[in-house]
Amino acid sequence: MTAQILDGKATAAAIKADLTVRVAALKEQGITPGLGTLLVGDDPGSRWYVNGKHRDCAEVGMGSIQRELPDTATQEEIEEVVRELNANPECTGYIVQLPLPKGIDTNRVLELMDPAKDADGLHPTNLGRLVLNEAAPLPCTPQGVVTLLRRHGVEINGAHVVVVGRGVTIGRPLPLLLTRKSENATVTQCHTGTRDLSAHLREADIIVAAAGVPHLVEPEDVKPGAAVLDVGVSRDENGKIVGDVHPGVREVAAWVAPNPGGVGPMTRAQLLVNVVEAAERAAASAVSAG
Ligand SMILES: Nc1nc(=O)c2c([nH]1)NC[C@@H]1CN(c3ccc(C(=O)N[C@@H](CCC(=O)O)C(=O)O)cc3)C=[N+]21
Repeated sequence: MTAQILDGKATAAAIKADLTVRVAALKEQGITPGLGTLLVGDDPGSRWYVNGKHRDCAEVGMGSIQRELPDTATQEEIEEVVRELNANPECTGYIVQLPLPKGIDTNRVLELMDPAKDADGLHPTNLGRLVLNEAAPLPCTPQGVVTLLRRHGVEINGAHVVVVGRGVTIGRPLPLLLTRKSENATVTQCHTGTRDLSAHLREADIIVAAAGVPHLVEPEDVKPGAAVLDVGVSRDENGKIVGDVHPGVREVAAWVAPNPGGVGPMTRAQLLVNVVEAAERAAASAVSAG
């Protein structure tokens, strides 16, 4: 038996179709959600990603605001653009594309962002709200994982999820999402300090591999019938994406989120969701204050 595909491309398209309707409704109330991006330097991968964001915005009817600085930009110049985006009424949410050039204090830049405009859900205030179960923009890739599972009917409630990785964008926030009462999973977090990774993986109903180690998860690590989501991005000598999950896993698992075509498109869709939801929150509070 070959695993069924957790199809991130199709799911992201369905989310964007839903957002198109919500954006149109906001526009009727006189609000046009607009996504801003700040790209520092000219890394081709980062540029490709940022351009994709602006295409997504056009697709759902959102505005988009593009800011760029050379890789020689100073801390002060970057912070100046952040202040401008905070004040810009056309920009209702934005991201600072990471990584920033060497020598820049990234956390200082991110803390300067208006948390109400944080499209990534990674501002310290919003990560705090997640811990406190308060409404906030959610970290895009972790919430993309949850949505991808839900939309394919994979049972999260009561499942044992093994998350491999402890990075700030995925590994650290994902267990916070999965252990909310609304998801109700039991989570084991593994990382480079884990003694017997295979033993943990073999217990998992759901594996989320976000370590950035090519083919870290092998077929013999996977319980038959498990769901395996590949979030790792490494590149081979030809620049082709190599995920954290060995292709042979497809013969053991019941569900596989491939890479590309799995969680990546969900990350982009969630970015749009965050901007639209922030605009909807602002609209609702304007009505109740009105
Ligand atoms: N502030 C900030 N927020 C981010 O969310 C952020 C960031 N910085 N820096 C870089 C990473 C990377 N990232 C990706 C998202 C989607 C795809 C994606 O849609 N990938 C497609 C195509 C991949 C390909 O063919 O190259 C797929 O997986 O199918 C890829 C990469 C977001 N990041």
